[in-house]
Order: sequence, then structure tokens, then C-alpha cells
Amino acid sequence: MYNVAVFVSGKGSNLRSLFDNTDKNFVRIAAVVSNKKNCGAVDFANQNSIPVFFIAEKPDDEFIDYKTLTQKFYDLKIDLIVLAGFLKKIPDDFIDAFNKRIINIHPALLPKFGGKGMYGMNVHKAVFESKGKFSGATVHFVDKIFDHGEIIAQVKVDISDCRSPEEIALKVLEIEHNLLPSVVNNFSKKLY
Ligand SMILES: Nc1nc2c(c(=O)[nH]1)N[C@@H](CN(C=O)c1ccc(C(=O)N[C@@H](CCC(=O)O)C(=O)O)cc1)CN2
Ligand SMILES: NCC(=O)N[C@@H]1O[C@H](COP(=O)([O-])[O-])[C@@H](O)[C@H]1O
Repeated sequence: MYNVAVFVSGKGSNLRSLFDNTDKNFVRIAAVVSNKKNCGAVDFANQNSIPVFFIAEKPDDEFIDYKTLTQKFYDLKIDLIVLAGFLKKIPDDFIDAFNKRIINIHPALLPKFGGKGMYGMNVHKAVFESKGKFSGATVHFVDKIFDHGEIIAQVKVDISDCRSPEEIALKVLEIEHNLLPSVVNNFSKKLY
């Protein structure tokens, strides 16, 4: 079985899509990691009996640190880590511990519209203001700089009929919900 851990901070629609659309003969969502105790993604994980870990820069009795998480992931035999709306920087040591085994989905066509501050609606507002005809989603390896890692897959969508950032967001999210499970299924079959 290919064990996947998903990092989240928000509503969890990408987590739900991974859960629903990855091949359960090959892929197991073995853990969810969140920096927020109360978010839709954590609710979904709890409703589906997926173990949840809370991560913080300053750990306390309910939040763990990355060194502890690394050992837990070794114990769980995690094969791939997926950032799905996770809004904090992954530390360098953790990246080194899971070299080329951490991927992220970004709601734009990198390398444009990426970097610090570029998350959620901030991305779609920047795309809307650019008056570009296309946006899309990108899955890339996570490295030590935000949104800088090697691109794995990218899908474009025509946004010329979108009249607001919110309309762009809806179109891009639909792309994300197809792209991410497809990439994870391919990883589970060692196609990368
Ligand atoms: N080491 C890496 N960590 C993370 C990456 C990465 O590529 N390398 N990707 C991000 C995901 N992301 C875009 O895809 C992203 C998320 C958040 C931010 C950002 O500016 N965050 C703010 C904090 C926001 C908050 O806490 O509400 C910040 O760091 O000041 C930029 C890009 C995940 N981690
Ligand atoms: N730069 C990171 C970033 O903006 N990620 C984006 O956060 C949203 C999370 O939605 P979800 O919680 O419903 O999956 C998704 O659109 C994802 O691409």
C-alpha cells in the first residue's frame, strides 16, 4: 500500500478529492497534518477516521514539532507527503528528511503568481488583476523556497469569461480536484 500524508490548513476540498479519487487498491490516506485545530479538513479527517496530527513552530501539549512528526511518519511508513492548502513554510530539515517526497498543489500556473503571500484568494486576485486569459493549477515538488520546486504537472483553464477572482477560484479548484488525485495515483504506480 502507498501511504500518503496530507498537510492542510483550510476547508479540505482537495483532501476530500484525494480521498474520493485515489485508487484505494494502491493508495491509503494514512495521516492528516494541520496547523489549525478547527478547519473543514480536520473535520473531514475525523469523520473518515484518518489520524490527525497538529503541527506548530512552538509545540505544546496538543501540537507536535517537526522532529516528532518525522519519527511518526517513519513509523507509519509514509511514502508521499501532499500539501493541500497548507499555509506554513515547511522547514528545511523536514524537506531533507523526505527528499523528493513532498509535493504541493498551487492554484496558478507557476512560476507566475507564486511565492510568499501567494495563497488562496490572494493568488486569484493577482491573476484577475493581470487580465490574463488563462489560469490553472500546478503540482510541484516542495523545496526550501515557496513555490520554487520542480514542476510535476500543470493544467491550464480559460478564464476569459471570468468577471471576478471568485469565478477564477471556482474554475481553478475544479482543475485541482482532478489534477492532484491523478498525480498521486501516478506516484503510487511509480510513474515519476
Ligand atoms: N518549504 C516550502 N514550504 C511550503 C511551500 C513550498 O513550496 N516550500 N508551499 C506552500 C504552499 N503555498 C503555495 O502553494 C504557500 C502557502 C502559504 C504562503 C504564505 O505566504 N504563508 C504566510 C502565512 C499565511 C498564514 O499563516 O495564514 C507566510 O508564510 O507568511 C505562501 C505559499 C506551503 N509550504
Ligand atoms: N499557495 C497555497 C494555496 O493557495 N493553496 C490553495 O489553497 C486551497 C485549499 O483549498 P482546500 O482546503 O479546499 O483544499 C486550494 O485552492 C489550494 O490550491
